[in-house]
Amino acid sequence: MQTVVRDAKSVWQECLRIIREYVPEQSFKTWFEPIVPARLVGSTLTIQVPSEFFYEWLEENYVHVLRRAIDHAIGRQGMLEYSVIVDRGDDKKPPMGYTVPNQRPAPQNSAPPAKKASEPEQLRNPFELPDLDGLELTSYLNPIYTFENYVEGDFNRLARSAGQAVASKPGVTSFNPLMIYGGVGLGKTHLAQAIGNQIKASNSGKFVLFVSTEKFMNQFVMAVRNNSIQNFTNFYLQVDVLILDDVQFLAGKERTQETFFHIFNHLHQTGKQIIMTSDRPPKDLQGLQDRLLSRFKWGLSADLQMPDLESRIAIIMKKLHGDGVDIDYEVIEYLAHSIDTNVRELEGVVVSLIAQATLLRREIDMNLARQVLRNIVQDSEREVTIETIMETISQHYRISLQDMKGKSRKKEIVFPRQVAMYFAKDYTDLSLKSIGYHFGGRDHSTVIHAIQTISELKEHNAEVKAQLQELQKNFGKKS
Ligand SMILES: Nc1ncnc2c1ncn2[C@@H]1O[C@H](COP(=O)(O)OP(=O)(O)OP(=O)(O)O)[C@@H](O)[C@H]1O
Repeated sequence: MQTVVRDAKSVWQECLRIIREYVPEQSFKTWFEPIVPARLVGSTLTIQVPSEFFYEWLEENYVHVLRRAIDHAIGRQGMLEYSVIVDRGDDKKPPMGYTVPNQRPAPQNSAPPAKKASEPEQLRNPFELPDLDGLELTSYLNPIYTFENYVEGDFNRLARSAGQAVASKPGVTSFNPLMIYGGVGLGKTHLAQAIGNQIKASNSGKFVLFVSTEKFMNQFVMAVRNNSIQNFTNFYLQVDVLILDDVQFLAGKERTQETFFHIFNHLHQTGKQIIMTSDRPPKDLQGLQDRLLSRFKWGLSADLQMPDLESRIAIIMKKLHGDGVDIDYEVIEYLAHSIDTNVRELEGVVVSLIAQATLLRREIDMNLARQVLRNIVQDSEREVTIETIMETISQHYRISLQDMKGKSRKKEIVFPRQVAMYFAKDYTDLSLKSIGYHFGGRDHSTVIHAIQTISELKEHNAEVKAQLQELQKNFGKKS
């Protein structure tokens, strides 16, 4: 097919022309511009890529595009070879890979990025990102979260045991990545931190990094702004154990996901441990790219449930014990029966109870416990409670509270009900389940649907947006 004698450069130019049609601008810049055409021998084009990782990335993500480009520029007999510039300075030719589409690259056995594990301080903020809040990147771990003070029960047994396995053999078990998921305040962060702390305690040389997804995203945005994405990525590639908290926030953030995917692959392939937390299981993580989700499933996903009564009792006792306080079992049982939202609230009540007893110089007994629980309800009423929201919204739309909680599916009832659910989610800490409960025992998926419906209307319907803004004035600033 090729009658004209051509050189590597012109063939590669032709390839790039095709590739450009299929690949977003940014990816093109990142992954194709650095490639140097090395030689063309017969129908085989050799391209030089900056690293083995780079080669793997191309193989994994752009194999079809490359095949198409080669078909076009050389013909179906065309072959592509890579020449990898490795740190040692010599060339390495991995086997032709693009003829095996979707093949997962073999674990990398060439030198991973240079890192001296025994000198974690050298790893601090190697990229000059202004968003580090003066914190050392190595110390996002909070030593108060340990396995010792993490109560085990049926509600968290799998996650806790998997966490312990990972903590004793990071990167070695098949729980990589380990995904811990569950509702608000159920102990995801505590468990993820406990794993990190234990690894740190037994492997002081390991670079364990706990970072919230929000922080990760902010750092990424800064890196984009400062033109230092490579530094940002390089920094994360040095981590031995990466703990990313609340990955659901990656939803819809395409570029951050792309970079995280890159980091994830590299860490995973080099036997580094990845731990993530999320407020929902991977299958429900909408807005995350399929290729990320499929990788999340490589390891283990373990959920945390609402603790059962016995576990709530154990958590209260642990908390009291930690604070050196001893109270009647009757009171503990009463508290465990009264609070069934999440562990954070349970702890909050215990803390208030101890504080009250100290302030009033009183014994902790049933009376004080009742009083504290009442006060907590009153306190929160001064803020925004689900009741105030439901009342305000029903008055505004002139429907009764019974209708708000009732079964009617009439539009004039459903809409205010959905608005109230939307504000309840926004202004209270209640779980979706509890919100559903207050609206006549509805399912949490109904609440999600309501929130989504109203959020979408807010985006696209100016009238609804104005109504929501008006209503919001009743609730003031969010706490
Ligand atoms: N099993 C447990 N034993 C003892 N304390 C726990 C347990 N689970 C959670 N806690 C405590 O409850 C509080 C809330 O836990 P944590 O912050 O880990 O929840 P979370 O699931 O990460 O919440 P969010 O979804 O809001 O991020 C923390 O103070 C934590 O120490």
